[in-house]
Amino acid sequence: MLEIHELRKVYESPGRRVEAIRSITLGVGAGELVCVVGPSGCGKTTLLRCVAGLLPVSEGQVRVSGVPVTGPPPDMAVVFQEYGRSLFPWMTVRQNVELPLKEKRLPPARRRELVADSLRAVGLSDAADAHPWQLSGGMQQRVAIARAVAYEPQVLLMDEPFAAVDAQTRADLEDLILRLWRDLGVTTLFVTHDIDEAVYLGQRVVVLSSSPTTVMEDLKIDLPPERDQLTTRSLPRFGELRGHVYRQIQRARGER
Ligand SMILES: Nc1ncnc2c1ncn2[C@@H]1O[C@H](COP(=O)(O)OP(=O)(O)OP(=O)(O)O)[C@@H](O)[C@H]1O
Repeated sequence: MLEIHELRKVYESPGRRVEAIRSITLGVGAGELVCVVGPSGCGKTTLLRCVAGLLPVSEGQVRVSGVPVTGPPPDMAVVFQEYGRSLFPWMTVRQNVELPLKEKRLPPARRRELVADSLRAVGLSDAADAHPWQLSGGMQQRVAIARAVAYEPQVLLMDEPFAAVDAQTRADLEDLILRLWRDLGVTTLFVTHDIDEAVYLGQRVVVLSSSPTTVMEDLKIDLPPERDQLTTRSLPRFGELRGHVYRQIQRARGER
């Protein structure tokens, strides 16, 4: 579904040249949930922005369903960390979720149905007429997730979406993502700096090296498919996997 082939990204500006990504080759199968982790500043956001068609690549290619990405693909949705900046404050929750559906030119009845379904899925039916600034951070991020889900994307990209919320909300949002992912079968690439989160959510965890980045390891997460915050996180295998990823990231930092 998603193919990243020898992607290289160099930021060039007068007097400054930063090679953020040296070479990344990575595939995500239809319906897979893959997490990407790496040391701070290694190029995770750069990778996601290139995949989303928001940044031009310097070399290599990204394809969605075989079609090269040259700008934001129509069947992709992105959830960013800064929910405060990704929602329009002058619009209600309902209007925020509906906006991309209008751009997709869906008929009003279908738009209403998708908005209602997605707000129900994230537990925000009662907040449809509120404005984002009237909601807590966790609720705002759920609006951003509802907007992405309502769009019915083939590919969902998430860039540290829970970094700015408290631990309890974060656990709830992680479970929400797992539930939506299972229900909808959407292909998901999830960038996080949180090793536990990556192991808890992912079917695979891709560990990136320090910048200029390459793939250090593509690790299959052989935990039972049904995940639960208490049971899964207390499995000995969970501890082994998180320890392994932690050591890989330490190694990556050491090689800087
Ligand atoms: N617009 C830009 N112009 C020049 N260099 C940039 C730009 N954006 C990012 N970089 C550089 O590219 C490298 C990767 O940055 P990026 O933000 O992708 O990393 P990250 O892994 O997402 O970071 P963090 O873990 O802190 O979120 C860094 O060296 C950064 O300074």
